Amino acid sequence: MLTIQSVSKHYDTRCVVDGISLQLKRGESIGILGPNGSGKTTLLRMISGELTPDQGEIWLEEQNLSKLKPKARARKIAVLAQELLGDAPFTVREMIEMGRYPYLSRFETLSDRDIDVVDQILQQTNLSDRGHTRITELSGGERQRVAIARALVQEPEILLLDEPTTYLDLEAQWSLLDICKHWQKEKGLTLVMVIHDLNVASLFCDRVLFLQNGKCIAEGTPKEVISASLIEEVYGVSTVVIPHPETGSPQILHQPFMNNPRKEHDS
Ligand SMILES: Nc1ncnc2c1ncn2[C@@H]1O[C@H](COP(=O)(O)OP(=O)(O)OP(=O)(O)O)[C@@H](O)[C@H]1O
Repeated sequence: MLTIQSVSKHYDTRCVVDGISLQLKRGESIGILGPNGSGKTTLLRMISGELTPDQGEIWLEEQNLSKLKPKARARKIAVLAQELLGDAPFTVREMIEMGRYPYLSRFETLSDRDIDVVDQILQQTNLSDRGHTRITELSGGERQRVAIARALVQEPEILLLDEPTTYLDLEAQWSLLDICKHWQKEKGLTLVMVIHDLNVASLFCDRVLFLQNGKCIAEGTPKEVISASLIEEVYGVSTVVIPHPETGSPQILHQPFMNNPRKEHDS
């Protein structure tokens, strides 16, 4: 459904995303992984249409993403980012209702169907009793739930998530990922997630893509790709990788500090 063809992005003369190609199928989840500064967010921002590639193209089915108008794009692609909530004192319900704007023409108000969608999503994200609370009064975990509700109310085909679990406690992390998984399975939502936690990525994502210096250096299922040698190559850290006892997905254990000298100490 989404085809990324050899996209590159430069800042000044520096190439930060370098010839990435990727095909995304409906209803799959893909994790974009790699060290700080490797180009993950830049790639995600090109997929969202926020940034235009300097080279290469992104196709959403038969349509070139760069030719889609913002409203049409927002009916297909939603972005989960807490920053998008801003600091204005809107209530939770008002903020989520704004996610329906791609379905409204100018001066049109919400239809019964729009209100139904908002109500359902408030319920699914456990926010029904917070509808009248101002978003400025919420905790980080609650704000993240509002951000996911606001993204899902767009009824997108693709949801882009940039480090969605950062700053969340374990329960909040898994409830957010659970909501995403539910939509992936029930509605065929395609998920593209930038994430640093390799263990979560391995359990959650159908496929992972590792970036290093803007280039794709490995891509495939977590079982195919995640290994101690790859982690050593990408992050310069020595780890032990073991299969998860229930799913067999690779899980990473860190070496005790004494056994894990940083790479430059090796030479
Ligand atoms: N607007 C910008 N102007 C100049 N350079 C930028 C800009 N945005 C990003 N960069 C640079 O591009 C490179 C890739 O940045 P990007 O944010 O895509 O990396 P990332 O892999 O998401 O990093 P992190 O894991 O730290 O969030 C970095 O070196 C960054 O400094």
